[in-house]
Amino acid sequence: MTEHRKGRLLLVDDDPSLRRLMTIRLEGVGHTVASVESADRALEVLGEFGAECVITDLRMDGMDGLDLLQRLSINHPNVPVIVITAHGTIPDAVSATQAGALDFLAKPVDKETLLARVDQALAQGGMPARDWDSIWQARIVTRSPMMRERLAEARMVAETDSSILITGESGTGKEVMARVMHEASPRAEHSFVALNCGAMPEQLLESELFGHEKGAFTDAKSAQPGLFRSAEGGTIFLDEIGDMPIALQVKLLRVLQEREVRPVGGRHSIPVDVRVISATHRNLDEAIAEGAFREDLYYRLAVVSLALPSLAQRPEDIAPLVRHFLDRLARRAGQRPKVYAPDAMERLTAYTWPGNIRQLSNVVEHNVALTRGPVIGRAAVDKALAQHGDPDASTSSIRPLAQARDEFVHDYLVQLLRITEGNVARSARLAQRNRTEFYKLLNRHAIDPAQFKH
Ligand SMILES: Nc1ncnc2c1ncn2[C@@H]1O[C@H](COP(=O)(O)OP(=O)(O)OP(=O)(O)O)[C@@H](O)[C@H]1O
Repeated sequence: MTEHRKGRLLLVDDDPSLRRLMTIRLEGVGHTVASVESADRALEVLGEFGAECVITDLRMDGMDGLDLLQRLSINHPNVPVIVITAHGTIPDAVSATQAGALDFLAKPVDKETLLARVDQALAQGGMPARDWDSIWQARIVTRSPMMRERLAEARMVAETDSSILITGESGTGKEVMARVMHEASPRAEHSFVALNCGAMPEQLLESELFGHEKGAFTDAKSAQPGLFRSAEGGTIFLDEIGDMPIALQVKLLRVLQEREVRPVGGRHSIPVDVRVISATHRNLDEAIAEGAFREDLYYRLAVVSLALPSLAQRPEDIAPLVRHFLDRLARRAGQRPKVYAPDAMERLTAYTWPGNIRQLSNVVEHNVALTRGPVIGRAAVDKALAQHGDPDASTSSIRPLAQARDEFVHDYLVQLLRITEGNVARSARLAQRNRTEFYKLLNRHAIDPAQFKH
């Protein structure tokens, strides 16, 4: 028998005897099954249960299987859905497939077919939820639904070799996400090598990336393999890719196309097997329009793009992150964790965190270092914020143009979606943008239109 993956399956059917029978069959081969009687109930339990595949009847009282499919394709696009119906007609199959069903089964469902289709669906859905959860939870603290969505997307592609571009403001956790994806990939046994492409001059960057031969330039006393070759079999993380000099972008594009590098001063190219994850806080669309970033390289790097929300977009993460940093600092110092006074905590949670999680971590560290007692007060927070870049604390409320524009666009999109109750087509029309462009905008601002639906 071929090895099959055991998954967490959500079964939706209004016929209790069928649910019982299918549960027995699926549990019999090791899957964990939650079974519910309606589409509404399915939507309630799906996230909490951590379903990796949904198997649903098409005809049910209340919300039917098609409506459920539509809701799932918006809110949980990565969970594969298998549709079952007693009325296995062609039109049903067509509409179910159009609504995003991965597969379609007619009743009575044959046991072997059911198990085979579930195996296929799970194989498509990326790595098992439990392994994935333990990998990301070791590095990322979050309770934000937006972050959960990003993590679900990351899980789908972590195991592949696709190039990923992670976007998001500085300090939102782009590098952490890249590491998580590496650890969840078959490349985890090999190196994860990170380089900040904005931090060095062009020639140095080239030799860092691609290596150099002995004597290639004045300081080249010995040959160096470069980071691409050091990451052989693993992952290279190119941070601030938007700042890479244009001449080097051409060379990087060639490396990605040919899958080989030529060291500076070298005569031969050397094959490399490396997965590339890159990141930027810059708006690459603008950089492309300005001629500062090559469009062909962009498409190579952003086979999949992942937009991380800013901390201001997920204020529910502030308190758990604060506790996480307090615990971590206490562990390091071998002391009991300090706590924030209620008004100090209020100040932290109400603040907008332009420097995101890195700034939050700095502020907590500052507070812990300078507070003698077990409780950190409000005044200490104000002081730390003033020192760690608080635009409110320094009388000026002027933000950089790019930030102000971003905030405006974000608020504008939210307002549009409120008016149209999450209808993307209508919103795009009102904004006089085409749908693809509008979806891109929503993605960049990490806005989920489903949140505006009633
Ligand atoms: N969700 C999170 N939970 C716990 N720690 C986090 C989380 N996100 C980020 N951090 C921590 O915050 C700091 C900044 O994260 P990271 O370096 O990944 O951000 P970045 O987006 O890559 O920043 P930059 O764009 O400036 O390079 C790191 O110390 C990281 O460990």
